[in-house]
Amino acid sequence: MKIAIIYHSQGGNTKKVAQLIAEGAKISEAIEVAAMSIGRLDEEFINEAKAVIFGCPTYYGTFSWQMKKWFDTTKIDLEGKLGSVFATENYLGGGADVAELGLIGHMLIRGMLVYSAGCAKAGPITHYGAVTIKDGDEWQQRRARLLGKRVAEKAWELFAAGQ
Ligand SMILES: Cc1cc2nc3c(=O)[nH]c(=O)nc-3n(C[C@H](O)[C@H](O)[C@H](O)COP(=O)(O)O)c2cc1C
Repeated sequence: MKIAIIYHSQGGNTKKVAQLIAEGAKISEAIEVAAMSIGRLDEEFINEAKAVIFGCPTYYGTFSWQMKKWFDTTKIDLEGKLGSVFATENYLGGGADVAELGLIGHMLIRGMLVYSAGCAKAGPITHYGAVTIKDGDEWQQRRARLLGKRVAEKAWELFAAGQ
């Protein structure tokens, strides 16, 4: 089963977090994870992926315009895929939650199934998704890995278990 992580990153923070999420999502040999920037997408991999996790920096309190442009213009079919989100910001309260909700809106419109585990599992809570200040302190990075793991477990349960 394939899991794609699609991110926009100008300065490298979001790319680093994408890699942490990828580490967390690699829960077994049967799962292939690829993190890719919106400028260098492997469309075949995304088409085959059962889950897609999106991430970007917070710009002016919401998700980056580059990510918005990507969602507004992509022809990639995301329907029925499990989706989740992460966002980076410079300051606590800088708008990463709003950025994530904006991404989630696009994902719903594309017909994705949105999941983060939220507070349904024993802590730490993954809430709307993973948030880090820049590329995160140790705790934030742990949460990012955990989001990847939780999404991979849910995707396996939905799409692969028992097949
Ligand atoms: C145009 C612009 C607007 C930004 N606006 C915010 C903001 O509103 N809140 C915030 O906390 N950080 C803001 N930042 C900081 C970035 O969200 C943060 O540094 C992020 O981790 C950058 O990700 P990257 O290194 O992957 O590009 C802004 C950065 C830029 C370039």
